[in-house]
Amino acid sequence: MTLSHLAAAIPVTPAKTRSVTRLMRLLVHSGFFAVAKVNDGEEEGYVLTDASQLLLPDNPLSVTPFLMAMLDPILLKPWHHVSRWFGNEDPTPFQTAHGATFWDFAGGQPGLNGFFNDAMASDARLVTTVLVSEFRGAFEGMGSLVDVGGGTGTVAKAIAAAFPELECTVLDLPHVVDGLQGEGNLTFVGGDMFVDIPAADCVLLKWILHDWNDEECVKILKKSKEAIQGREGGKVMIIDMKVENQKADDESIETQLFFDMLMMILVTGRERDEKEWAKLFVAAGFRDYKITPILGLRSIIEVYP
Ligand SMILES: C[S@@+](CC[C@H](N)C(=O)[O-])C[C@H]1O[C@@H](n2cnc3c(N)ncnc32)[C@H](O)[C@@H]1O
Repeated sequence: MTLSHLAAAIPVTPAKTRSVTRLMRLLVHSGFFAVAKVNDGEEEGYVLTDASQLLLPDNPLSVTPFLMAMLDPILLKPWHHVSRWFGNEDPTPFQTAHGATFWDFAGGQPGLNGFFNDAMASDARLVTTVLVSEFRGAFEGMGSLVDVGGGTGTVAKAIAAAFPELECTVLDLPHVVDGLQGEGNLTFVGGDMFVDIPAADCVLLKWILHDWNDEECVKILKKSKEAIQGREGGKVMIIDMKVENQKADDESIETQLFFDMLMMILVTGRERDEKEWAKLFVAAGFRDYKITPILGLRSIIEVYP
């Protein structure tokens, strides 16, 4: 795409052409576009990079809903309240900005509930591609799975389709699963994971524990342990970040630190390193765990009672 193509796609007045060039200079520097020869090498233009491919709305693995959610004014407002929050007793800057926890506020705001669930679904599509291809072995021999905090069911639907013998349940808050219909081997249940998790051979916790502080995580893990109690080969499968303390490149460290801040700003959680994960498992009474890295910074952690 040359600058004239860009100008044809987006209305740009002649006076703003230089501003577009300045913007593109930044986007090239930050890796969202690259400069290359286009039109059979006759002109110089802009081409998409791996990062910008993931932002195309028609890319099935597009992460645009996640990005747009993080840039929504409701989620940006708490960042402006960090200094007030440092001096008060609120659990999160989100609470200082909006007067409620993230989950309670989302329950009363269909707009936020909708775009947040879409954001989660976009990440879930990305992770699911790995889960049902490279990680198939982890589900073999299992008769049932409950996806705790499974949102609108993107992960569970893909697992249910890939493993027709596996009975899959999505547990999430009533305002998230209201009106969602399961079919075949997929069921939706409204409830509270701190109160009860339906019994299953495998409890899946994807992007759940990083939302909560250590005490809350131990409660969720204990409820998960109850759910798999007495099941032959029963396990808890966590998909979350494992922070690397050393050897990570600068961009990975920056991403981890930003995700950790996001958890501090919106919810009571944090990103954890292996020692911090292990401490939670011991506190909840688990015997062993195995960590498998996926998609760069994420890991699948299988935890055994
Ligand atoms: C960060 S999202 C992750 C969604 C999904 N697992 C994924 O990765 O795409 C956290 C989910 O936990 C759910 N949740 C929060 N509190 C809950 C509770 N007490 N019981 C059940 N689900 C809860 C939220 O509604 C939300 O869908």
